[in-house]
Order: sequence, then C-alpha cells, then structure tokens
Amino acid sequence: MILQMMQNICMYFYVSVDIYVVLIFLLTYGLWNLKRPHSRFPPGPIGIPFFGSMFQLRKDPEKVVKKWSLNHYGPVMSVPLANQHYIYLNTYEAVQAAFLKQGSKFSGRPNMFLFHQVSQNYGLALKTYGEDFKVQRKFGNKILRGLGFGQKKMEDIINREGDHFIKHLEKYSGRPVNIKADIYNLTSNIICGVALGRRFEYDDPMFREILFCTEKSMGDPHDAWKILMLVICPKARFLPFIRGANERYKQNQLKILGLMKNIVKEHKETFNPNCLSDFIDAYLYEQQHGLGKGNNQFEDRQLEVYVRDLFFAGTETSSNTICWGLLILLHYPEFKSKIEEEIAEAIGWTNTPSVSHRENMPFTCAFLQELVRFRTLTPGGSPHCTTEPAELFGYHIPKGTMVMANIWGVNNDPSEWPNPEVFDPYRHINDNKQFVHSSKIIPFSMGPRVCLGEQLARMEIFIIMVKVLQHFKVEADAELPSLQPGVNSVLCAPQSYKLVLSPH
Ligand code: HEM
Repeated sequence: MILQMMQNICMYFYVSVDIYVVLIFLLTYGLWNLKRPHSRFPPGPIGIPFFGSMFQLRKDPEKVVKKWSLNHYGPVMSVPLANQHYIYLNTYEAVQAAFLKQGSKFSGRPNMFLFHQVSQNYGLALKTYGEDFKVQRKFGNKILRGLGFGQKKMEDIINREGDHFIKHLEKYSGRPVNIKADIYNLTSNIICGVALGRRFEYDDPMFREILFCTEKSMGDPHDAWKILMLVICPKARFLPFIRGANERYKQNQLKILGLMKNIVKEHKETFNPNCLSDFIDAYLYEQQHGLGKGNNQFEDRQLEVYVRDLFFAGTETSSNTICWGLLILLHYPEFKSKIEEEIAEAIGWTNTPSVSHRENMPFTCAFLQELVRFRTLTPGGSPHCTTEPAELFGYHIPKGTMVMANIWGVNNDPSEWPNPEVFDPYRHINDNKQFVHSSKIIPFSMGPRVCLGEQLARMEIFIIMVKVLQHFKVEADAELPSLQPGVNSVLCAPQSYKLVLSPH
C-alpha cells in the first residue's frame, strides 16, 4: 500500500516536471519571439507571447495602428503578430521613403505558404523581387499601362462591356435592386477582355465558375479569419479547424488555374503574330520573338499564373470601388447633380465617354479622387518584405522583415486631410475651380510594386460611373443604406444595399 502511494507520488512528480518543462520552454519561446530583432528597431506595442497584438487588431487593424502611430510611436512603427514583427508605414512620407526611394530594398514579397502552395514563384503579384520579377513587371507595364495594345483599345473594351452592363441593368428599371453581382460580372468581363480577349455571357457556366472560385478565395466570410490566421501563421494549417479552410482555398485556386491553362492552350492553337488582341497574345509574342526568346522566363506556367493574378487583383477591387461610388451618390444627390451637369456639358447624354473627357470635368475628377481616399479598398495594401537590411527614419530594419503600407492611414491622415471621415470632393478643387491631383492619396500604393492595373482601374471607374449616370436616374430606395464598410478579410467593401435605377 505504502509502496503504491510512493509510486503514485513519483509518477505525479515526473508528469508535473514534464509539464513544467514544456510550459517553461513554451513561455521562453513565446517571449523570445516578442524580443525586438534589433536595438534600433522601430518602436511599437509589446504584445503577448504567441499572439503578439493579434487580438487588438482583429477589427479594423489599420485604424488601430494609425491611432497607435499618432498617439505613441510615430510614422514608422512595429507590431508583433504571431511569431514575427511587422513594420507599419503610417504616413505618405514613410511609404515614399521606403517603397519609392528605397524600392529595391522594400519590394520583396514574403514567401507566404497559403499562396505559394498553388502558384509557387510564378506570376507577378506574389513573385520574389529580383531580375525575373523586373522582366515580368516591365512587360506587364508595357501592356497594361497603355503602350501594349494602346489606351484606345482598353477604352473600347471598357465601353463595350459598359454597354452590355447598361442593357442588363435596364431590366431592373424603377424597382429597388442590389447590383453588386452585376458590377462584379462587369469588371470581371473587362479583365477577361483585356487579358483573355473574350467576354462571357453573365450566365455562362465557365464564367460563373471562375467568379465563384475568385469570390470564395478573396473573402468567404466563413473562412475570413481562418485565412488571416494562415497568412499570419502558416503552421495554423495543421490545426483541424483551420485545415478545411486551407483546402477550400487551394481547390478554388487550382480550379481557376486549370481554366487559365485551357484558355492559354486555345490561344496557342490559334496564335497569329500579326494580330495581337489581348494580354495572352502579347505574352506569346514576347515568348517567341521578344524577351522570352532563348530563355525560360516566359514559360507557359508563368503566363497562366500571371493571367490568374490579373483576374484576381483586378475584379473585386474595381467592382467594389464602383459599388462605393454609386452608394455615395445616393448619400450626396448634390454631388450627383454636379457630375450630371459636367456630363451634359463635356460629353452629352448619348456620346461615348472617353478618359480624354476628364480634362473638362474637374468636379467629377475631384469626386473620384475623394472616392478612393474616403473608402480605401485595400486598407493595408499587400505585404512587402525587405530584400536586404535597410535604414528608415533612423531605424534599422533587418533583411526579411514584413512591411505593410498603412494605405488607409495615409489616405485618412488628419494632418493632410482635415476631418478625413467627411466625404468632400471640394478638397481637390482649387480657387480657380480646377481639379488638383494629389499624389498623397495612394490607393494603388507606390514604388516598383505599385498596382499594375492602376490606369485600367481609373479608366473603368470613370467610364462606368459616367455611363450609369448617362442612362439612369440613380436614387435611393425608401431607406438610405449605410455608408459603413461591411465585413471582409482583405478588402473594404460596402455592405449590400439596394438602389433604384430609372431611365432619364
Ligand atoms: C480600384 C481598383 C484597384 C485598387 C484599389 C488596387 C490596389 C492595389 C494595391 C494596393 C496593390 C498592392 C501594391 C503593393 O504591393 O504595394 C495592387 C497590386 C496589384 N494590382 Fe491592383 N488595384 C486595383 C485594380 C487593379 C486592376 C484592374 C488590376 C488588373 C489589371 C490590378 C492588378 C494588380 C497587380 C497585378 C498587382 C501586383 C503588382 C506587383 O506585385 O508588382 N489591380 N493593387
């Protein structure tokens, strides 16, 4: 009996010792991860072991970080998240000093398991910064920033799609409708026109499948926080309740890539070097006759992921901006009337809009600039990482550190934009009633990784907003919908709302 008791006590003691050792190890490891990586590392909150400041940032992280930056830590600060320190750049000057003036040091992309498991280092948006990236980016700039198949061609694609869209909307005439899905179809078809050289009927099963997978990968509300966990802490994929979200993300991505592969294959079969009508054609030409000749940088897999990137990056961003634009018009009918006056004078009610009309539409330009300031679509931009050690604002940032541009924080900086929470296009109009372009609003980020589709996005937002106003009186239903953003993991999208479109 006594022997038995002694044995139990020993067992208990040994088990307890094991547990204590494990606990002490975990605590030391957790505290070790919170240790700042360098004595001159930017300041920031300390956080708690294993989680850092994750709990404080679970809602509107960019707003919280901007507040910390204004109240305590200054424009360049650090935030511990899971087991790493992130740098946040909170003012225009800080983003400019890093992304623009030291572009080659601050334009890396972290190797994030979630994305890399499908696309490896192909495509553009997630590609490691280096010579290969620069070659691909240069080609993309040539095509999408106007020099490839020309600004006119892009305008034609947007106008053609815009006409389909307007025709589609006519059927809703006079009754309250939520047109979010229709706008999504529109912007997807614009990217399809530019990248794939084709448009899809809105009910085409292939199109519906691409859209379904894109939408699910970008922001399935059920998986949103799990996806965020996977981005911040890839090892979370081994947790049983997270594994499913990773698998769903992967399957959706593989489906999109499969479709892109088929479309590239079709292009190759009918390729004519004398008639390049879309991004894939231009790429195939480069593969055979240009930069890709004699090297494998322009291989098919690279093209498939590149086109996927365009589709992914260019659909929801533009569609949500247009959704915000129409919602804001409901709230400010006086601004809508001013834009309508400019349409009447500069374009007319039946002529086709062109970006060249912007010159004579200062208020419309001011409205659109205020739109992308007031509702910043990608509040935290895309994660960057340092490719080598860097000095910034007197701080030392080691190689491989995660760096985020707080784009929301820049666009809502009270020292630049007094009362930033107020929507006021007149901020961008000078005493001579001219539009003043501001480089200090950075919805598309800046530097070597600035949004590749910026020109295209600006063109489509302008042309589509004008087209809708040319054809319809845009009015609110009985109740004015909320201007507060809805819930989404990466993008700041409006809550779903209804409006009434009736012909003029
Ligand atoms: C209102 C619409 C849009 C907004 C607000 C937006 C914003 C952004 C932002 C903030 C980034 C991250 C830049 C960085 O890493 O610092 C980005 C990257 C990118 N965007 Fe856009 N974007 C829009 C539309 C588009 C469109 C229409 C396309 C397609 C043609 C596109 C293609 C891309 C690509 C390919 C990248 C990755 C660039 C790289 O890593 O080098 N975007 N965008």
